[in-house]
Amino acid sequence: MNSVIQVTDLVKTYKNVNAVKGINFDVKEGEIFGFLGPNGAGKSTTINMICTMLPPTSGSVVINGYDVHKQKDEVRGSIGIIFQENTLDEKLTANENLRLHCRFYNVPKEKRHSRIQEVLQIVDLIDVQNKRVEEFSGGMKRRLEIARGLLHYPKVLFLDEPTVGLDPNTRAHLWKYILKLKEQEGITMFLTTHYLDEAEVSDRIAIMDQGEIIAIDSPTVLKDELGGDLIELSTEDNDQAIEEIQEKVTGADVTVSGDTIHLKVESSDAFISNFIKTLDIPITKLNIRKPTLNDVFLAFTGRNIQTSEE
Ligand SMILES: Nc1ncnc2c1ncn2[C@@H]1O[C@H](COP(=O)(O)OP(=O)(O)OP(=O)(O)O)[C@@H](O)[C@H]1O
Repeated sequence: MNSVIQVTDLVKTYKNVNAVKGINFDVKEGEIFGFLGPNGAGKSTTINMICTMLPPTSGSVVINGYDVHKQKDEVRGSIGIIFQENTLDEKLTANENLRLHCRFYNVPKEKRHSRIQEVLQIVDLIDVQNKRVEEFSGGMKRRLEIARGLLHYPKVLFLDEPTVGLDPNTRAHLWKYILKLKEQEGITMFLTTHYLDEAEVSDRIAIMDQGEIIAIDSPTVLKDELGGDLIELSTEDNDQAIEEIQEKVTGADVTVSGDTIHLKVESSDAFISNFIKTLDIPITKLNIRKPTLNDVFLAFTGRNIQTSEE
């Protein structure tokens, strides 16, 4: 598969903050590429450099064969950006907002009407196109922003926290449209999110922390690399339980957080029945699960992505 974005040795240093410390990655044509990391990891700085909005301190970014530093206009013409903030004109109708954008992007006059109807169709807003945006729900506004981002047929769509602030139902609905776009239009998506379930949708994920990319692969591979199952348990006396585990149990990595003992094992099926028989201390809580992306982040950084996000 061809690369649509190539990032090489990209660095951004603000006065005394090394926000992005020489990162390298490729985004392949047609994939959903997720960018995941806690606040301050350097995600926005990276995206802003990729989208030509911020000059890098050093390094290069090439999108669709265009250099973001030397060929800004060509890059801008081949990408669509959906920002976190609502940037629609609320006093205008949906159709008027799209017309305005067509003018900004120099969509030829004779093509404007059909393009607008086409993108409204994709996000199911045809019937409300003559309503003012101020009457729209949060989800409808996001859909309209996506439609607007598609007007000039971008090769790559940047979605910065596309569902932030939306209720779970609307989030799920919006995702339906995003996935439809990938299927029908083959558009490459570059996504930042701090919702782990959304990051799971990505074909590949880059996990960023403190200005560096610490892992990059498909969600499945990242989780599989952690291996096996995770067992979480509490007992009537955790100190004694840990002593017993260390004495009698093999084949498990043991860590403790709060009142929970975590065991990482190759296969819980083979492990659990023997384990329960071995332990003398009564177990008060037991949970077995597969690794999540948060576990991946924890394994790389020693921190929870969710708690460092909040
Ligand atoms: N204009 C600026 N001047 C100085 N430091 C900055 C500037 N913008 C960002 N930083 C710093 O650079 C680092 C990376 O910030 P950035 O906004 O890229 O992170 P992020 O991963 O996008 O976080 P968030 O999820 O909160 O948007 C942080 O330490 C931040 O404080």
